[in-house]
Amino acid sequence: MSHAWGYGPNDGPDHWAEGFPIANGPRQSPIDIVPTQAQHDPSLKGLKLKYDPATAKGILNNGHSFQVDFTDDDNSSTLAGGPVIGVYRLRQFHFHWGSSDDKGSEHTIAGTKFPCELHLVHWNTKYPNFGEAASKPDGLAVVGVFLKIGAANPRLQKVIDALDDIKSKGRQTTFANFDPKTLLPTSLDFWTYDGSLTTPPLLESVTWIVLKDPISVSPAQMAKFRSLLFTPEGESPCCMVDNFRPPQPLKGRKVRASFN
Ligand SMILES: N/C(=N\S(N)(=O)=O)N1CCCC1
Ligand SMILES: [Zn+2]
Repeated sequence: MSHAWGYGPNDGPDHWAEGFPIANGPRQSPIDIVPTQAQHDPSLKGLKLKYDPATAKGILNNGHSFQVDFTDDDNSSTLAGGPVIGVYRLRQFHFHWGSSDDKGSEHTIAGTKFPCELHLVHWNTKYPNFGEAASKPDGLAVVGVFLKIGAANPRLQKVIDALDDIKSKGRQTTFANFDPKTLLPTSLDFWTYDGSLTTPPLLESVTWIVLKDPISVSPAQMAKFRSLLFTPEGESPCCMVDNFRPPQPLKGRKVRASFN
């Protein structure tokens, strides 16, 4: 049975529960983060991010977003500390964005939407591989970073310059020597909560680590994101925009803050 999903009126987030009943589960993502309701947890450690640029492998239009993939056969690029126990390996990063600057992020801050959100996906090395980890409640850790409209961000430019080569679904190209740490804001202050993948299969295996501070992106850079296509070559083109899931019910979950 096909579980084809997307972000359109007939296959978008409102339909995902038809193929993925966990969509109505107890720990779904994203959520609206309400800072005044988050509890500062002084026991939270600082995030320890160690990324080796040599692990960057390729960039792919997967028909839902684009992702930069990393070799994850050793602990060259890892996340530790913060809310997680143990060592998590970087697998890929990708983005979600809107058709206009007033929407696009998946997480929101007291109802405020950002035009774009970056996700760096890591898996717990206590499990043998990403696929196994993705099915465990402590299997994945995703760092979320908001992008807000401002000056052009030179650290995004290498990613943006690669987009011309992956315009259509299924297109991929090499993407080497890139340090995703350059995409992060100066402060690594974060909110954290237990959640899920924000796309099917919506597995409830993600420890979310959402950074408080955004990075900048210019209108012209956002236009480049919006020039990508959901559709493969040869099909009538459909611009890749509004590839975000809206916030999901908190269902009693606590959001912790690493800062006061
Ligand atoms: N939905 C996802 N990541 S996300 N948006 O929850 O960070 N993924 C699906 C397969 C690999 C990552
Ligand atoms: Zn994502």
